[in-house]
Amino acid sequence: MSKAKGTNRNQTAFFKQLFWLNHLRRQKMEVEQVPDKKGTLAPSEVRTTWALADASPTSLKAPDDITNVDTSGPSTISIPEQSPGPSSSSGSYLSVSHMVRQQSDTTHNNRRLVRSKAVCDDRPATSCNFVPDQMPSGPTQTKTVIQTKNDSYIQLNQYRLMEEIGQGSYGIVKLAYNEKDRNLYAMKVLDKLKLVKNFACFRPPPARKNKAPPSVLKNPLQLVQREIAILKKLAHPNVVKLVEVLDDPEDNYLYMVFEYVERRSLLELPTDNPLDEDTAWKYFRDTLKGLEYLHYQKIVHRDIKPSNLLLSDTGQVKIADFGVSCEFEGIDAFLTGTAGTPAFMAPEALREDSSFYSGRAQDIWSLGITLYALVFGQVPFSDNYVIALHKKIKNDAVEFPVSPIISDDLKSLILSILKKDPGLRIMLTEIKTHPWITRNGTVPMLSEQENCHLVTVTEEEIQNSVRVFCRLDTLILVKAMGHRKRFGNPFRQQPATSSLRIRRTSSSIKDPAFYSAMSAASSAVKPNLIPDRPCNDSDLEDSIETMSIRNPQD
Ligand SMILES: Nc1ncnc2c1ncn2[C@@H]1O[C@H](COP(=O)(O)OP(=O)(O)OP(=O)(O)O)[C@@H](O)[C@H]1O
Repeated sequence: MSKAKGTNRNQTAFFKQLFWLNHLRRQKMEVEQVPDKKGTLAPSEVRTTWALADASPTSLKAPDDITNVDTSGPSTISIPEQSPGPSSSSGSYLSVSHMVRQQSDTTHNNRRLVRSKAVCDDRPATSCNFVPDQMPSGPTQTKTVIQTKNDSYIQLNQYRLMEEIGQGSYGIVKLAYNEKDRNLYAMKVLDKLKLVKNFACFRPPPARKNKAPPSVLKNPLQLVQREIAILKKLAHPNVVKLVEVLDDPEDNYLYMVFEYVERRSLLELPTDNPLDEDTAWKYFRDTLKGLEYLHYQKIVHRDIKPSNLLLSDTGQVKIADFGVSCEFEGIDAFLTGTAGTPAFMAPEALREDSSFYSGRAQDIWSLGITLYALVFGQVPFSDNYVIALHKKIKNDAVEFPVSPIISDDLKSLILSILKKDPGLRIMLTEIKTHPWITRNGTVPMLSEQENCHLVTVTEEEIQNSVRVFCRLDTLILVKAMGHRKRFGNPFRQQPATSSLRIRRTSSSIKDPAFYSAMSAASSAVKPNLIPDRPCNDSDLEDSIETMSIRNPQD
């Protein structure tokens, strides 16, 4: 019996190997070698001088909470000085916190003090919606940035800059208040000159015989442009949304405006307070959905880790930071070189022979390290020296700390993800059906179809649909049908014992019962509407606005 099981396992492994190999052969080999931007990380001492005290999560929710207004808010945009820092080349010394690329160690304290005059000045008497729920379908590209200063804040076009909320390798992230829609956004401020200057620190590796051809290194500015191009395509509840890019050729800075994800990073590593298994389960499922969507959109993230998973106020995880991501053609990205965070890199990415490895399998490995880190508060492989770390990742077995105690199902999932051989590693579709993920089949995940085929409606499509359906009742009916993915009349009253005859008599959309059911079902129909009259433009706009197509996961 166990022999049969073993043979079975070997066969599966063989077919997986074959699967990856086949792809390697079939694909047009697209070499993607990205300089390890982590190599430019400033040492932690430099970074901590930039650390800003943080606010408690509750203080981030609403402007009404802002009681202490400090008018000494930021008056200049300050970008941290970044030294080239330790490179990830052989033997360089890295602190453990660099290995897992900590965010600056910001502790919750007095961010609310710096927060804002900017908001309060503009605060309407009643409400101020901080959750950008009406995102445009794609980010706006703005070529002119008008900067104005007043006593308490800097303003860039409609955005009032507030306190710093994070730091990345290439710039800082500031909270920004949009006076047009009165929402908060996270604005990544990048110094273009510094990006290009830092590029001088990168040296392309020398060409080696019989090895994968060295690719053209992209400079950091190009990497940012690629990040923008990738983000433009994405619209998923578990992926952070890029709303606008301010890139004035006259301005030394480039600004990327993202939806503001209130609770920010899921976890900072290492921590003595990891997540309990239930919470990790919820967040991990969200991350899986986001990653499935990315792979479906032919994007490998390459830097999945807890600090790149942001947590919204509603407890939804959003994948962020596409700085080293890349798009691929065909069914997988075939990568060489290292990019991403050392402790999260897959063993195959660390091979010395520069051979190609699968981008999807790399993301899955990082997902496994992330899952481990969520429940244990630390990564399974760590070392102060890059070479030693690489060795551990490649050779050491995964060990589980004595505490906290985790379930056997979770252990089995972690072990199947952290298989050194990418051919034996569990695949995303298999993770989705793993007993720990589905709680033994009782909580299945959405199918790829449901998760990835999200309905997106462009302005143009809305306009066109308005022209096609000139009657309000027809429009509403068709929209409702589309929403339910059924052709039947969703507003028809169906008694439990409905016969064909009853159905026929109530099938007319002019049936008064239809309208009463409809108005109960949807607030889109104004009470004083006369449904039978041809509708005018404003009726249609109202109905579309309030009946916006919802994401099935919301
Ligand atoms: N949309 C957002 N909403 C809220 N906070 C954010 C948002 N984007 C980034 N942050 C905060 O800013 C920090 C820095 O983000 P950023 O993406 O610039 O860099 P990073 O992921 O830390 O590093 P790197 O760019 O070096 O990979 C994040 O860790 C997070 O705390």
